[in-house]
Amino acid sequence: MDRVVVIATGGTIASQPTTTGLAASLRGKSVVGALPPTAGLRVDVIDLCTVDSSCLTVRHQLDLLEQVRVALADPEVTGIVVTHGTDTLEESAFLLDLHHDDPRPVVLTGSQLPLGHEGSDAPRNLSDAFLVAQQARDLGVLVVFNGHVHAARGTVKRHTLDPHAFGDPSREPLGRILGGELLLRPDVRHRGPALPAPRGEAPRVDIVTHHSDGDPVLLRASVAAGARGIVLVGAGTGNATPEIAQAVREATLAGVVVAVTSRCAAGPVAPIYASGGDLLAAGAVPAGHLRASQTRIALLSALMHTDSPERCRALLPTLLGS
Ligand SMILES: NC(=O)C[C@H](N)C(=O)O
Repeated sequence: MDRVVVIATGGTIASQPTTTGLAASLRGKSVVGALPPTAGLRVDVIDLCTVDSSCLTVRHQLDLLEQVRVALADPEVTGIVVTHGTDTLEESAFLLDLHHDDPRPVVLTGSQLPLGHEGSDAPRNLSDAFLVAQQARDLGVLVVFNGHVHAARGTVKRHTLDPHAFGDPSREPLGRILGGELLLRPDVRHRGPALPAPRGEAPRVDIVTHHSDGDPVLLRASVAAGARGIVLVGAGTGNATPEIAQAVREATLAGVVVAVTSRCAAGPVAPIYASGGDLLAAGAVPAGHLRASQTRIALLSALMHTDSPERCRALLPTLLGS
């Protein structure tokens, strides 16, 4: 018999109406109980938290990582399903993926409409997630949503409301679920790095976005607030002003690791303009194809892996895939 462990964290899939809007309130058993039992499948449910994912903290995410590690320590477990709010799902998924070293999958899913709401996408997403948790192997951490299977790396929430909410703006999905069948692209394999379980307190890692007329005030404020890492969201190919490049240089000299990504929806950081090259010359690490939310997770993971800014900077390209 297959055995899937569900780790419930909240999100719309666990939400009910309140006077000010939807709020996560259902426990994992009620979420999973919305599906009819599947023959030959045992489901165990762990309630990690019941929050809207916009309110998730790094502590929740590290607890999730630990729960996954504990669940996978049981060889009888076939796979894991994490029910999660969509707002920050891409962050938790990538944190898990950067530490995942097991052929069995961890599948994150959620919904855009609550369970019980007319036309809710929750039942389908959940049953698809179970199917993938039972069948996928060597694919790392996956996001299953609206009939599509996505690699955690690179996948972001692309639409605030549409049920087709997730995708990698630079890559095709790994596969689809059609008529209850998992159809994967041939030759897809998880090749990400697997960091050891992080220890200790998570450092502060901020995201600062550049825009026209932008100045280095927020970047310097982040350093002053004690950030050990900063994700600079540059314009276009990863560009900003000479004043910001100067602030990046100062931050780097102060031992803060800066990574630079782009405000654009898709495409890599590419230092083809001096306004981007200056940032790299000042010490910033280019984030490849990753967007700000996952660049921050890579930076956070690297900083939890080593205390040394130099070693962190050397490790980052592997984690970023750049
Ligand atoms: N669709 C959702 O799950 C959105 C919700 N705000 C959450 O992230 O928890």
